[in-house]
Amino acid sequence: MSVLSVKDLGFRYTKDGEELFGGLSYEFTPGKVTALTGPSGRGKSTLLYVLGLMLTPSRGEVILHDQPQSMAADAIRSKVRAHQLGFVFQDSSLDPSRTIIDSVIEPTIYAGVDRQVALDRAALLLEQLGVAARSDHKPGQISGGQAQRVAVARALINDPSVILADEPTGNLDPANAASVLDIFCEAAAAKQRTIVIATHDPYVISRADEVLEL
Ligand SMILES: Nc1ncnc2c1ncn2[C@@H]1O[C@H](COP(=O)(O)OP(=O)(O)OP(=O)(O)O)[C@@H](O)[C@H]1O
Repeated sequence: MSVLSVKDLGFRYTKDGEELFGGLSYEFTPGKVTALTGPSGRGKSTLLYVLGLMLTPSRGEVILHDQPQSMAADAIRSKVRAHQLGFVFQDSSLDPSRTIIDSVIEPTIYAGVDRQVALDRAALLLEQLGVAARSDHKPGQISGGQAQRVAVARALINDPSVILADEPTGNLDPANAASVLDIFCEAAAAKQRTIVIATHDPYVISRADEVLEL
């Protein structure tokens, strides 16, 4: 069964603006990490937003678990986002006022998960990602590499079938970039998740199972 695919996809920011993706059709492979590459401005970040149902395509469809989603009502898209999609962005952009553990469990609120269940899940994930000791710290008190691992925990907390990541290694040194890639590869293989990483980083491209060039 297909987890994530796009059909005849195009997107314009404005009515008369340039069309991005030019009618892209592609099926992402479950259990694999796909690197989304291409020159700056080609629409890598925009495609992640369209795949993440945050932007509506001007033509074509995003299909998740065999269901066309792009034209679905806002409430349905929000529900699908909360339950099936996880996001990791460059700089991890964690809320500076929340503790690490509170940042990790925040997406569970939208998915209606019991707080104690969420806390237990978050503790396990932070343990697996090697940042459990930082649970009660604020983002300003941890390193960039640790923050990125926390962002990955946040993306995994609702056990999504798809993870969308935008330049997740952009600010990381080689050792931290390698550890984030290890986590993504394991997350893909362990549960047949579909992982899409928009990147310019040759290291990420070398670790990806598949490459989609825009
Ligand atoms: N909010 C917006 N409104 C209008 N145009 C936008 C907006 N965001 C991006 N664009 C334009 O859409 C195009 C694609 O941008 P996008 O950021 O998706 O490209 P990218 O491939 O991710 O680039 P980069 O590798 O530099 O991050 C660019 O021409 C950009 O200027």
